[in-house]
Amino acid sequence: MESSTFVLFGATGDLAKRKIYPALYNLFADGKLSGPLSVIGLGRRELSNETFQAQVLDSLRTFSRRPVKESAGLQNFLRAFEYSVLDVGRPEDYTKLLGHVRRREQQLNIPGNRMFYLSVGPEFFGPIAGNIQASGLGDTTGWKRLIIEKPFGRDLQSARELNNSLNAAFKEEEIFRIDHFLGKPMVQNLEVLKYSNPVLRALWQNRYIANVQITAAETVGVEERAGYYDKAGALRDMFQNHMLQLLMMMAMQLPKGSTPEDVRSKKRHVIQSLRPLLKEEVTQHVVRGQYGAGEIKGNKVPAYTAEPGIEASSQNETYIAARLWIDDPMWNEVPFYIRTGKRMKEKSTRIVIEFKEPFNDFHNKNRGEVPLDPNLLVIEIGPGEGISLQLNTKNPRQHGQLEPVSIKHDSANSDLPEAYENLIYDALLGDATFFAHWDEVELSWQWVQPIIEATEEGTLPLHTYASGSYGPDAADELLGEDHWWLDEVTPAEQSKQNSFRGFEADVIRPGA
Ligand SMILES: NC(=O)C1=CN([C@@H]2O[C@H](COP(=O)(O)OP(=O)(O)OC[C@H]3O[C@@H](n4cnc5c(N)ncnc54)[C@H](OP(=O)(O)O)[C@@H]3O)[C@@H](O)[C@H]2O)C=CC1
Ligand SMILES: O=C1O[C@H](COP(=O)(O)O)[C@@H](O)[C@H](O)[C@H]1O
Repeated sequence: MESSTFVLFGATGDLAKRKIYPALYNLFADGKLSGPLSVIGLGRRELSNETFQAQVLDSLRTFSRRPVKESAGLQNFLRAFEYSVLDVGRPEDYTKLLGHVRRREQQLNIPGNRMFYLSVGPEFFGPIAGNIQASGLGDTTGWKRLIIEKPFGRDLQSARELNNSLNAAFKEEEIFRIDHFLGKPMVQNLEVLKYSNPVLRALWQNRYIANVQITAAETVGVEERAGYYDKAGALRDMFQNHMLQLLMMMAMQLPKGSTPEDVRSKKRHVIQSLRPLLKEEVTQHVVRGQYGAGEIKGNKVPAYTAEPGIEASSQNETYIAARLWIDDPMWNEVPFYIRTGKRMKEKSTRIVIEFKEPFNDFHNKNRGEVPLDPNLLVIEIGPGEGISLQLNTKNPRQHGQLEPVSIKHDSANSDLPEAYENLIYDALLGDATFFAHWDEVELSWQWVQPIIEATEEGTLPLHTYASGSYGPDAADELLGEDHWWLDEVTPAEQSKQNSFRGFEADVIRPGA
C-alpha cells in the first residue's frame, strides 16, 4: 500500500472517536499500514496537536478492538495525528489546510496521495468537495479519494443533487461511499460461500429456494439521535441502504475470480431487476411500524413518542418490512422478505434461506403424513457470526420420527476486524468492491421513492408494536402462507415446535 495523507473532516465527532481512530489503530497494530502515516484532523473548535492526540488516545482506550499498551509503537502512531481548525464554509481555511498537508508530505516523505474522509453532516459534502477543488487540495501528483458516510440524500432527487455536487470535484472511481454493512466479514464472505461450495452453488436459484428473509433487528431505541432519526426513520436509516445492499449481495451471481467491476455490475443487475413498486400498491408490499412501550430483557422501555427529543405526535417509523421480487430468471417467483426495526426482541442481523419441499407435499398430506420441515440455511451476520443448515433426520428414540437438526458453525474468532477496518483498508488500497456505487444508490432510492411518497401522503398506515416483540402483526400478514423464522430460537428448535404443533396449521407469530 502506498502511504498517503488522511484528511479527516469531523475529527472531533462521534464517528471519528468510536469507529475511525480505532480502525486506523487496529490496521496499524496489524501491520497493514505500510509507510509513514499522516492524519490531519479538522473541526471548528481550537485544539493543539497534543490535545488532539490525547483525544485520539482516549478513543482507542475506549473503543479499540486491540489492546492499547504504552509502547514506542503507540507513540509513533499518535505522533502521526495533527490538527487544523477548519470551518467548512471558510475558503481561507482550505488554503491553510493545503499548506499543512504539503508540509507533512515533505516532512514524512509522503507522495501526494490524499484521502479526504467526510465524517460530517451530509449538508457539508457538496461545499467541502467544491472547496477541495477550488483550493488546490485536489491538484496533486498522487491519487485523491473521497470517503463519504451515509445518508446519501433524503430521496431520489436530493441524492442526485448531492451526487452532482460531488462529481464536480471527484470522479466516480474516486468516491468511496461507506455502507458499513458491506464491511462486515460475513457479508464479505457471502460470495465465497456460494462459489466455493458446490452444494450451495447448485441450490442458489428459484428452482430450490422457497423464499429469502433478511432481518436486521435491534434492541436499541432512538438513543441520543432524535434530531436525525425522527426525520430519517427506518426506511432511510436502514432500508434504502443497508438492507438493499444485503439483498444485492445475497442475490447477485458472480463468476469465480471476478473483479470489483464485475461485483458492481452484478449488484446493479439485481437492483435494476427489482420489480418496481407502484405507489397505489405500496400498502400490499410494505409495512411500517413504530415501537410502543414494552420490556426488553427484563427492562421496561418507553414508547418511541415518549423518548427524549421526539414529539408525542411523531408518525416516524422505527420498523419497516417489505416483500420484494427480483424479475430475473434465477429468482423468478422467489419472494424476498426484508424487515428491520428498533426495540425488537433481540439484536440480530441474519439472512435465512428457506428451501422448497422437494417431494410432493400434497401427495404426502393425502397419505396422512406430516409434511417435512423445510431445510433452512441461516447466515448470521451480527452480532455473532455463524452459518447453520437445518436438515431432517430420524430420531431413533422416537420410533424413527423425523426431526430437524441444525448443523451449526459459529465463528470461533471473536476478535474479527471491524467493518470500518476492512473498509478504510480497502479505500486506502483503492479497492471499491465493498463500497456503494452511485448506480446502486440511485436505483435504491428509485425503488423506495413510492414508499416515501405514500408515507408523505398518509396512505401507508403506521402500526404500533410492543417493544421487545418482533414487530407489528401486519408484518406477519405480509408473508401470506410463509412465516418469518423467529430469532430467539434456533431454526431447528423452532421447527421442532412446528412439527409438534402441526407445521401447516401453525403460523409462527413474532415473539410468540
Ligand atoms: N456517529 C455514527 O455512529 C454514525 C455517523 N454517520 C454519519 O457520519 C457523519 C458524522 O457523524 P457524527 O460523528 O456522529 O457527528 P457529530 O455531530 O458527532 O460530529 C460532527 C463533526 O463535524 C464537525 N463540524 C460540524 N460543523 C462543522 C463546520 N461548519 N465546519 C467544520 N466542521 C464541522 C464537528 O466539529 P466541530 O464541532 O469542532 O466543528 C464534528 O467533528 C454524519 O454524516 C453522520 O450521519 C454515519 C453512520 C454512523
Ligand atoms: O447505520 C446504522 O446502523 C446501525 C446498526 O448497525 P450494526 O452494525 O450495529 O448492526 C443502526 O443502529 C443505526 O440506526 C444506523 O444508522
